[in-house]
Amino acid sequence: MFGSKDIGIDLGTANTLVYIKGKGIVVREPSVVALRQDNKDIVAVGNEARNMIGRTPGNIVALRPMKDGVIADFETTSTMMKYYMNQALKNSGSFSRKPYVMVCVPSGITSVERRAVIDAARQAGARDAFPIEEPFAAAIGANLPVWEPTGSMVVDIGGGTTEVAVISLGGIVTSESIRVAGDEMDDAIISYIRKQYNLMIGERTAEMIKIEIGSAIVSEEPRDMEIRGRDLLTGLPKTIKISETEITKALSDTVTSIINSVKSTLEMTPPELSADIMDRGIVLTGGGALLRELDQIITRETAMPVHIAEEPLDCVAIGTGKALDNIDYFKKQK
Ligand SMILES: Nc1ncnc2c1ncn2[C@@H]1O[C@H](COP(=O)(O)OP(=O)(O)OP(=O)(O)O)[C@@H](O)[C@H]1O
Repeated sequence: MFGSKDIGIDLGTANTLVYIKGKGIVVREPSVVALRQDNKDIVAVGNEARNMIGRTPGNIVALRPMKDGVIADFETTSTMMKYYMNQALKNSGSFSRKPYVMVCVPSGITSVERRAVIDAARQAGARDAFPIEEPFAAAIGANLPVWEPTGSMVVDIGGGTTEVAVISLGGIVTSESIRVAGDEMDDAIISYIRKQYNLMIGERTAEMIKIEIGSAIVSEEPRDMEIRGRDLLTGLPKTIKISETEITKALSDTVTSIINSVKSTLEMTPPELSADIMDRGIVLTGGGALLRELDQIITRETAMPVHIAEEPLDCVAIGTGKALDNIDYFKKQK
C-alpha cells in the first residue's frame, strides 16, 4: 500500500536492529539497558548503556536482558523493544496506517515469551505483529532462495546462539541451535587470560581482543596486541602483550562446537538437499561470521564450499524486513 512503512525488528541478544520497508536499517544499537536498581527506572538504552557496562555505581546496573539467548528480564526486554520501535517510527515521519511488524526473536525463548514480545510490539503501535525464526530471517537476508524447492544452508553466529538450518520451500527442514557463539568466545578469552596471566579483563576488552586479533586458524604472520586488566595477585592494573596464536588456542573449543553443529545438521539433511548445498555452499551470517578464517576452517572440516554473507551483521534485520513482502504467508501461519 502506498505510504506504508512496515517494520522488521531483529531483537538480538547482542544487537537490536530496526528495518523499515523502503528505508533500510534505521536503528542499530546494542541490546543493553541501564536501570536504577531500587525502582527499576531506565537510565539509558543502547550505546549509552553499553558504555556503562562494568562501570556503574552501586545503584545503577547495566545489563543485557537477553544474554545467552533467553530473556532473563522480560519487562526490560519489552521496554527496550518499544523504545527502539518508537525511535524508528519517530525518525520515519508520519504513517498512513499503523505498521505491520515482523519480530525476530532469539530461538531460546519460550512460546509465552514470544507471545509477550508480540504483545509489546502491538502496545508500541503495531497494527499486528508476527514472529519469525532467526535462521529463516538470516537466510532471506542473505538472499538465499528460501521459497524455492532447493536446499539452502545458513549458519547464523550471533552473540548468544549459533543457529544452523537447512531451508527449502519456505520451511526449515533440519536445524540445530547451540548456546555457543560470540559471547562464549569472549568468555573463553577472559578465562584463558586469567589462567595464563592471572589477569582479570572485562567483557568489552575480551570482545575487542577477539575482533582485533582473534582467528580460527593462526595466520602466517600472527599479530599481537597490548591489553590492560587487573593483576589478580597484586590487585593493581597491569599491561601485557598477547599473541594471535594464544587467542586462536583460547577460541578453539568454541570453534569446534560450531563446526560439530554444522556437521550434525548436515548428517540429518536429506540427500537431495545436501546435493543442493554442495552446489551453492554454506552461508555464514551474524557477527560471529566475521571471525577470521572461520569460513576456511568450516570448509576444511566439512569439504563444503562456505561463503560469508554480505553485511553478515545486518542479514537477520534485512531478512525480517524482506519477509514482510510475504506477510500473507505469516498471517496464515498465525
Ligand atoms: N569482526 C568480528 N569478529 C568476530 N566477532 C565479531 C566481529 N564483529 C562482531 N562480532 C561478534 O558478533 C556478535 C554479535 O553478532 P549479532 O549482532 O549477529 O548477534 P545477535 O543477533 O545480537 O545475537 P543472537 O543471534 O544470539 O540473538 C558479538 O558476539 C560480537 O562480538
